[in-house]
Amino acid sequence: MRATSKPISRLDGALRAPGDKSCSHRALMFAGLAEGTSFIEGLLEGEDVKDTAKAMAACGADVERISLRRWKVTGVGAAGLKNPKNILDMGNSGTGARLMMGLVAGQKLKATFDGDVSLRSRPMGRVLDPLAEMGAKNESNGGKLPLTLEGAPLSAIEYTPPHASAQVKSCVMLAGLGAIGTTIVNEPRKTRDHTERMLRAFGVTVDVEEKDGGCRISLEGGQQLTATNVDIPGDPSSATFLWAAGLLVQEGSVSVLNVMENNTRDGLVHAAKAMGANLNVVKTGEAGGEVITTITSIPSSLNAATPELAIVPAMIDEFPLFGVLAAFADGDTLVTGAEELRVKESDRITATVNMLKANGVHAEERPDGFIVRGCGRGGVPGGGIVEACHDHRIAMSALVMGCAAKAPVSVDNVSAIATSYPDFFAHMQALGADIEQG
Ligand SMILES: O=C(O)C1=C[C@@H](OP(=O)(O)O)[C@@H](O)[C@H](O)C1
Ligand SMILES: C=C(OP(=O)(O)O)C(=O)O
Repeated sequence: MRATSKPISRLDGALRAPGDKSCSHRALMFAGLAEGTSFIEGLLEGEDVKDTAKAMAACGADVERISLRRWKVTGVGAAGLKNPKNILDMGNSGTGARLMMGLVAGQKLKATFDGDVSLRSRPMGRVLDPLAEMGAKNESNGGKLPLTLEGAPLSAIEYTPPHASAQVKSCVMLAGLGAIGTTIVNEPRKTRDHTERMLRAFGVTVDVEEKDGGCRISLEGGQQLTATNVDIPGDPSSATFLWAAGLLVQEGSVSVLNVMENNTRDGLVHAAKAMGANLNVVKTGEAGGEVITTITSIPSSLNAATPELAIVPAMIDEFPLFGVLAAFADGDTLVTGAEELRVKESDRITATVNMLKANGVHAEERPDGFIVRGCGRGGVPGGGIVEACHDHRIAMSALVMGCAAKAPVSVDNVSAIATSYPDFFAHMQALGADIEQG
């Protein structure tokens, strides 16, 4: 379905961020593996997470939705997960697919994985290679889905992922849970650490040594998870769309409540502040072992500023939206060190540049990033139709751009937004955005 976002002068209001997608996947997987019953509060009920819930149920966990965002999971414990009878369809989700592969290998299962046209185009060799080194077998379509993975008694490895990727790290750690010996992952640049934190909440000992912006994670095989209740904190990536829209319009104030503060996820807050964004972050409590904040944005004039290489992993999902902020800034912005964007739900370097160009903004691709010539506050022409390319973040970024451009911005197909932020339209409309679907 198509959607169009029309220019508006003000956005106002305070909204609660939806549950974090990364934490929601992990909560379902770890609860499904654990001994006992876990209650999960605030689960993100997006399509990606629902696909993980189905996959865990297919592997023997008892997964039940009790009420809105409240789920009960009774794990398999010592009995272990079982081979799924049918193909595990992971939909649009790289996280769901790659983390489930770690579980399947570590639990010595045999399973076939598939996904939608976007997921079928994404590289799986990055997880199949370390899993093969540990002893798992696979047959794949040239390193892509559909593929069949077969676990075996695994041996622990010490692994340095060639890409900064929390999915690869997590996959190796989850396989390591079922391996003989101590699995070690060395990360030259630290990526999101939700697996480390949440495994500890389920009673697993995970050692982390941080050094020079990177870290070394070690985990002994054979540890059992024990059920625990999990409170999912709000998603900082989803929250960015609301507060960024609040920065770009002329008037008002937007507050996003319940936003997880984690230094592996807050790159865009730093990048926007470096551009002169009037953003106020206030700590309000804790949930699921994470600090919770309220982020308030006030309309701001932005100046172009290149994000430092060190913060790229902490804003890896935010580059399409960062491209929109750069379009409204004064001056040219260069993004480098972000080659991972090429293998997300779409090639996000090409898709971001095309989104901007379709709306009259000068932008160019670089192998590992892009350049945007800023139009200044209120200067983005708009008027274009953006191809979402099965990518929720491209679709949402384009609709945020439409709120503050000179002419409406349309998106050809917004169905992917339901994978990560099913309440996006309701939330934007509650703030005063003029977005029409259909
Ligand atoms: O582990 C996770 O939950 C995620 C890791 C990141 O992917 P990569 O590991 O491919 O960088 C991120 O882009 C994705 O949205 C969620
Ligand atoms: C890259 C993303 O997700 P995934 O890799 O799980 O599909 C994302 O949500 O931006």
